[in-house]
Amino acid sequence: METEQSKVLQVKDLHVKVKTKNSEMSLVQNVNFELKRGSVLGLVGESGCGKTVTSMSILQLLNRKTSTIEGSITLQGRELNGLGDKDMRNIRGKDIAFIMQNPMNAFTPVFTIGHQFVETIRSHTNCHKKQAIELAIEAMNSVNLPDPAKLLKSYPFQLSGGMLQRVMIAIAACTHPAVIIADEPTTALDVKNQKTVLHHLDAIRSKYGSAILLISHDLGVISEMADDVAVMQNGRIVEKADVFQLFDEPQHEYTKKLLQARPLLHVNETVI
Ligand SMILES: Nc1ncnc2c1ncn2[C@@H]1O[C@H](COP(=O)(O)OP(=O)(O)OP(=O)(O)O)[C@@H](O)[C@H]1O
Repeated sequence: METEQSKVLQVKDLHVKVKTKNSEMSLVQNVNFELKRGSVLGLVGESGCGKTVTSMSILQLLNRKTSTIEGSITLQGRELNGLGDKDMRNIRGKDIAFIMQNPMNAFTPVFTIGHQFVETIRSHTNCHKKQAIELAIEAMNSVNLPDPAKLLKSYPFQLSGGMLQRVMIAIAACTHPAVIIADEPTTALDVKNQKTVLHHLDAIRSKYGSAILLISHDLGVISEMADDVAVMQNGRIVEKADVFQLFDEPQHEYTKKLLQARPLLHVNETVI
């Protein structure tokens, strides 16, 4: 049965505007959705429809001087919209993990992976440095990263995109976040790394009950991972349904077009 506790994150009447020279422009309007414990909501829509603006609003990472966020974003009952930077810094990384498309941007180039990993663990837990290193090595092992002790001494540029993506997931695994926002987590990866990353994300979901907001324009990834799907067009959610219903019986014209546009591999085509 669905209870209030099972709704980990609720977004109500989200409206995001950005200030232009002489007026304001709406980027996202009337967006409503919720994430349930241990489940995956896929957010799909073509480039520029407002998926990233939505996730940045949840994380309160939009520039406060140039944008306004109206509506309510509650994480386990706590209102995030308008929360101060210090409180949000505590929430980001611990309660909400963010896995982004270009993992290189998530790391500071001048610090080793180990320094950044251990600092993140220590800032959100009571671990000593030695315990944090042990936790980091264990988490890196669990996402099949080879020779974690050596990787901890490496700098971000020395790792591939797929490896950095897995380091981000390992960090998320250490903090047991209530919510993971994964914004195009596999777009920059080859097929093998895509599968690995999705597998590990799914493992965190099932082990810790994290709710995942999975943003992707890859409908194959969405159909494999999501329980429910929200379709966005021009800053609005035009259709929301469980994954089977959405793929089998799309209601909105835009959803139908999106589904028709996806590349299909016919069974009698030979894959070399
Ligand atoms: N800071 C900003 N100032 C002005 N416009 C912005 C700003 N950030 C985003 N936009 C605009 O808001 C719209 C939504 O952008 P957003 O990045 O959320 O799209 P998206 O759906 O995530 O696209 P993609 O799949 O390409 O990442 C776009 O038209 C974008 O140009």
